[in-house]
Amino acid sequence: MLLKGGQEYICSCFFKRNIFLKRYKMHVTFESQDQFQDQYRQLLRMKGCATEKQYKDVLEQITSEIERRRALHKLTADRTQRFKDTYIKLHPDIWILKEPFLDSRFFSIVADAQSKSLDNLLFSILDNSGNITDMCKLLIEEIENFESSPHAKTRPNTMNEYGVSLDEMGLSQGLILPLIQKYLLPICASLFPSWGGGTIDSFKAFSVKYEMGNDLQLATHYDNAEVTININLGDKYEGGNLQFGRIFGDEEEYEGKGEESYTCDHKKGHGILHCGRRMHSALPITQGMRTNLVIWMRSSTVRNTQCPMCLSHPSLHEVPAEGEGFTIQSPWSCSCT
Ligand SMILES: O=C(O)CCC(=O)C(=O)O
Ligand SMILES: [Fe+2]
Repeated sequence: MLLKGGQEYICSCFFKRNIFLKRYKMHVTFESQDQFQDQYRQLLRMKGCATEKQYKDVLEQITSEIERRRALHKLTADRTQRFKDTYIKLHPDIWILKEPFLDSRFFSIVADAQSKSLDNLLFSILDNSGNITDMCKLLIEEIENFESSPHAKTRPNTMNEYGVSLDEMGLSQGLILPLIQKYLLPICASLFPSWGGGTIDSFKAFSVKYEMGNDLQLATHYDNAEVTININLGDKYEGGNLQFGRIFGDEEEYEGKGEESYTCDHKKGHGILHCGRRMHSALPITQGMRTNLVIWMRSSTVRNTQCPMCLSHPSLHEVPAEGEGFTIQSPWSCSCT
């Protein structure tokens, strides 16, 4: 969702890149049968895709994923409108952001970010900010209520099968958008100036959910975001820590340092802010249910020159809903000097 509205775009690489093969825990690119065979047949064999039947299943899975992606944006636009017309809110009070939803310690971080530079930590943790403490329970209830409402929902991405899109649900406009505009923008600008933190102009908000019998963990990945905030909504689970590693594509930062990683214990109501391109995963839960609210924040200034998924100049494709934060700059917006 663009903070100031307007036409949404995705990069055409969405139709061929970053296809997640859950069974083999890998992301693949599919351009043609020949390219796929050359690039992945051997690797897939090593990961246990031994028989022709298993390989055929992989190809079928990819074909249906590409078809799903081609139909996705129209479907999402229709669903968003339908939920707008029919969804009965469980807690109407939480749909518009109010200051009491946020922890007072969070305001001082925002004030610090506005007045001086925050320390640029490895990945900065709003530790003890305790924001949204009372809100956590209400938010989980609202998300569960939405989840159990009639009509199909769009999953936030191919890796998370048990979350919902807050944008489709209708919760983003009044709650997430002002949270970003009023509070998160100065923090992102202060902490991630070189990653587009100062020019965030769109976002995608969704929940993720892990429980015994369903998804337990999330494989290592980086986000389609310049800056991500991940807010823990509940504490009734064991395990499930977040693990962070290197910045994808930043070999210089990493040279000679080996595969360092940092595991982070996430407390209820706390937000962890990290560079979208930092590799991360959610470790398996061993008990209970873990629900988090994730906001992928994007900067068109950064991504209009390089798509973070294909690392090329984006090839823009107009969509009726939920773009990826690319924009077409108006010819009138340049300044003459
Ligand atoms: O489970 C989590 O907290 C991580 C979620 C995440 O990284 C994502 O959805 O991009
Ligand atoms: Fe992520």
